Order: sequence, then structure tokens, then C-alpha cells
Amino acid sequence: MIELRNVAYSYGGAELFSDLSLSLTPGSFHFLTGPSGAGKTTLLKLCYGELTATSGDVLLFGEDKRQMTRDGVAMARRRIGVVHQDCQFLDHLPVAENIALPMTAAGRQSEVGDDLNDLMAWVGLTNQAAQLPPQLSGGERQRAALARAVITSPDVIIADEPTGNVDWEMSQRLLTLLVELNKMGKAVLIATHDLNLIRAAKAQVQARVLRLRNRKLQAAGADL
Ligand SMILES: Nc1ncnc2c1ncn2[C@@H]1O[C@H](COP(=O)(O)OP(=O)(O)OP(=O)(O)O)[C@@H](O)[C@H]1O
Repeated sequence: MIELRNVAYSYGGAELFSDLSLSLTPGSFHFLTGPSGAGKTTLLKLCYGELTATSGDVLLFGEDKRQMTRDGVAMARRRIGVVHQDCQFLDHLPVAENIALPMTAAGRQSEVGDDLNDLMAWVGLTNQAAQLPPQLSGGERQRAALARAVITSPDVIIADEPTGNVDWEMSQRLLTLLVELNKMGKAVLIATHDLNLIRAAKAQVQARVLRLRNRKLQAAGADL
């Protein structure tokens, strides 16, 4: 569904990474690890079409990103649920409306119903539904961001440190949600420093663990 072929990226100075290839196929589950500053967030942005590779090819659902129109990229991005590291919300809208926003924006308002309530219950935000985002804690914001990313049932879910601010029990709940979606055929890519989360996931799903380091993407060793 998303493919990077021999991709390099630079913000203008030295290349952050080069000759990097990655394929997110239906039902695949990937973790991305690596030192701070190695380029994990940048790699995720290439995967969801936010950035354009300096060289190499990025295919979004079979189409070459460079050949796609803005509308084409926007359409492709609707099929990708993204949890950003710095979860941003519309601060004047209640949490429930923020989570439902991707459905509203896609004209699917009528489909929002029990799913929203179930999702909010799963991420433990039922009592916060009417609150405004600035009233949420860091962990609550992350849970809301994950709920918002998956409410449209996207084909691909890309999450940048989705459990950085939540306790272990909640991170297990969020992981279970991602594993269940993966079992339905969604491709999942998670950037994380949390090795315990990776170990817990590997007990539930066939996950590939990749490490971005020294400008290269490699399979992580058995030390995980
Ligand atoms: N918009 C930008 N312009 C210039 N440099 C940038 C930009 N965004 C990121 N960088 C630099 O690119 C490098 C990789 O950043 P990136 O956020 O992709 O790393 P990361 O592996 O996700 O780090 P972390 O684990 O700390 O989140 C860093 O040195 C960062 O300072």
C-alpha cells in the first residue's frame, strides 16, 4: 500500500538517510526504532506523503508520489490514519468532535455513532468527551489522537511515539487496539523508543522491528 524504494532525504544539509526501502503491505506490522534525531519522524512523514523524497521513489497506494496531484495526495492521505508526536487539536471543539473530525471532513457524519462511543470508551475518554483539548493531560491527548487516527478505519495506521505519555496498562490497551486493527488487514507502522511495548506486541502479532541508525534502515537484532 505504501512503498519506499531507495529513498534518500535531506532537509538541505547532509542526507539524513539514503538508499532506504520499506514496504507497508496489507496486514503488515512494523516498529521503527533508533536514536533520537536519526530521522524516524522524517521517515514517517515520507510514508504519509507529508514530505517528498530527495531521491528514490515513494508509492502511495500504487501511485508515484511525484506524479500525484495535490488532490491525489489528499485522497491517499485519507486512507492513512496518522498519530503525530505533537498531537494538535482544534481547541474550541470538544474532544468527541475532534475525534470525529476526520469522519465529518469526509462527509461521513451519518456513520459516526456507536463507533465513536466505543472508541472513546476503549481509549478511556468517555468522561472527557465534552471537555476542550486544552483541558486534557498529555496522555489523554495521545489517546484522543489515536482514536482520531483510527475512526475512519484507514488502510494504514502510522503512529509517532503513540504511547510516550501513557502508563503501562493504557499502553497495552492502545496496543491491543492497533493489533486488532492489524488483524483486520490494516498496515501498522509505529515509531517508538519503548522496547517493552515492542516485546509485548511481538507476543501478539508478527511484527518486524526496524532500526534507523547511521543513515541506514536495518532489521533490529534479536536483542529486543
Ligand atoms: N523541518 C526541519 N528542518 C530542518 N531539520 C529538521 C527538520 N525536521 C527535523 N530536522 C532534523 O532532522 C533530524 C531528524 O529529525 P527527526 O525528527 O526525523 O528524528 P527522530 O528520529 O524522529 O527523533 P526523535 O526520536 O527525537 O523524535 C534531526 O537532526 C532534526 O533536527
